[in-house]
Amino acid sequence: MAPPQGSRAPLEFGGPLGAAALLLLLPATMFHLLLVARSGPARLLGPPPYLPGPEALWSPRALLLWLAWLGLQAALYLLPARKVAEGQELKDKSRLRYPINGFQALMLTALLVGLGVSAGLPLGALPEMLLPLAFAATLTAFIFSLFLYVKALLAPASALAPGGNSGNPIYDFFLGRELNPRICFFDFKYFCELRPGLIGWVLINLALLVQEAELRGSPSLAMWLVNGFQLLYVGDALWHEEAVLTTMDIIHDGFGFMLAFGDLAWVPFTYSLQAQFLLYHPQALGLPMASVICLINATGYYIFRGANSQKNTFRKNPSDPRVADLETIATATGRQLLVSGWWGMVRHPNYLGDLIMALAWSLPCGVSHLLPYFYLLYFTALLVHREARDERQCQQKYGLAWHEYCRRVPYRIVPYIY
Ligand SMILES: NC(=O)C1=CN([C@@H]2O[C@H](COP(=O)(O)OP(=O)(O)OC[C@H]3O[C@@H](n4cnc5c(N)ncnc54)[C@H](OP(=O)(O)O)[C@@H]3O)[C@@H](O)[C@H]2O)C=CC1
Ligand SMILES: CC(C)CCC[C@@H](C)[C@H]1CC=C2C3=C(CC[C@@]21C)[C@@]1(C)CC[C@H](O)C[C@@H]1CC3
Repeated sequence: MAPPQGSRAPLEFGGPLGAAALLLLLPATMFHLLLVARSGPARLLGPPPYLPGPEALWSPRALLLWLAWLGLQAALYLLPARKVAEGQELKDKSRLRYPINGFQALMLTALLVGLGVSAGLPLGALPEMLLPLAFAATLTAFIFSLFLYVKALLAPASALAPGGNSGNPIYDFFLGRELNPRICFFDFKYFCELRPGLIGWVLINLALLVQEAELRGSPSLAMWLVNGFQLLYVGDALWHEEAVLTTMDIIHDGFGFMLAFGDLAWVPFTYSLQAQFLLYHPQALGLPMASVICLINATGYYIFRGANSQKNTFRKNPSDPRVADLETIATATGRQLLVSGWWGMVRHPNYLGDLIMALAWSLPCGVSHLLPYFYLLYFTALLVHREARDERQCQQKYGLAWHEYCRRVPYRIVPYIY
């Protein structure tokens, strides 16, 4: 059994108490949102319209459907990949290998769903099952996190994450103990981060669009926009799948309840909130307003993609002609930091673009309700917290060079504001 490691790592998320609260609060918030989205007043801050009984949550059919979905995505993960990428160097100097076939999984899923629908699969019935499906996903996330916790007890010390090994079982269960839990080539964290949740999210959106068409004759312009924008976001993430290998989730955080629940339940069932809201609260959207919203989404995407691609290109090859002219700061690690281009504007230009897109996803839902803006509010909090965590890690990694970067680029996410 591996000894607890990283017991001196600073505790995050409010320590064991914070972790215990989040263990309950996150699923409760998700169910609250699901219930409120389908209620008439759709009040984000009010009490839930009713408390669902066990019969509304528990459905063996929904559980089977959910497990079949996980099985399908796992099978697609195991198909031959166009590329196998190497991850960052680990503590023991080794590098793990990851299949790059997420976009292929999205395309094959679309093909299978298309075939299923033409053979009579009632996709429009899916929105009626969201509550029991979310319950099945939550249950799976709890059981899976328990499995991950026990699996980490058998892992060598070198396989443990820097945080998540405090010795407090609740905290460690929440944060995750093992960095890259795997069985052979199957990497659980990498699989969950991009496949079942993200692809599930756009499938739920599509089912909501289909049900709206069945109810009202055709999908609304607002529903088309939300579906289109979010499909672009998910397609982009899977097309640039390799970039996820350098995120803090993969290289720093353990795999525990936070990410398992986040990836498997939170993403598909709360990120589809705008489309859920639109099904029950149709919004009239004129072409001029729709054009403005498209422009906002395009601006956000331009910044998001430009910033992410610039950094990824630079990290892969600093002499690449697309980034070779950019100004940089040398660091003691041998790596450089960009101080011009997107990364000279603010220290997290990609977060800025992501937040602008989040606004564009809510605007088609009008301004009569706060509920569709939940994603924007939650995401702002998530990115501010994430930026602070990344800042701490960069300070540790780059020391004085990071201070110099902060002096040269004083704003974190929004120029002249934050
Ligand atoms: N929709 C959602 O729920 C979420 C979306 N996201 C999105 O995912 C994407 C990835 O985000 P995330 O993993 O948080 O972080 P980033 O992609 O912003 O990566 C941060 C890392 O970039 C490197 N870096 C920072 N500054 C510079 C610089 N000036 N020059 C070169 N490298 C630099 C550092 O790592 P190093 O030096 O080691 O390379 C740092 O640790 C973002 O676009 C974000 O918006 C993230 C979380 C949730
Ligand atoms: C449940 C908690 C409140 C927190 C859960 C956080 C997770 C939902 C997110 C942590 C990092 C994520 C990333 C993405 C999706 C959300 C989670 C899993 C992306 C895959 C989204 C698309 C981007 O292009 C890349 C992102 C990487 C990080």
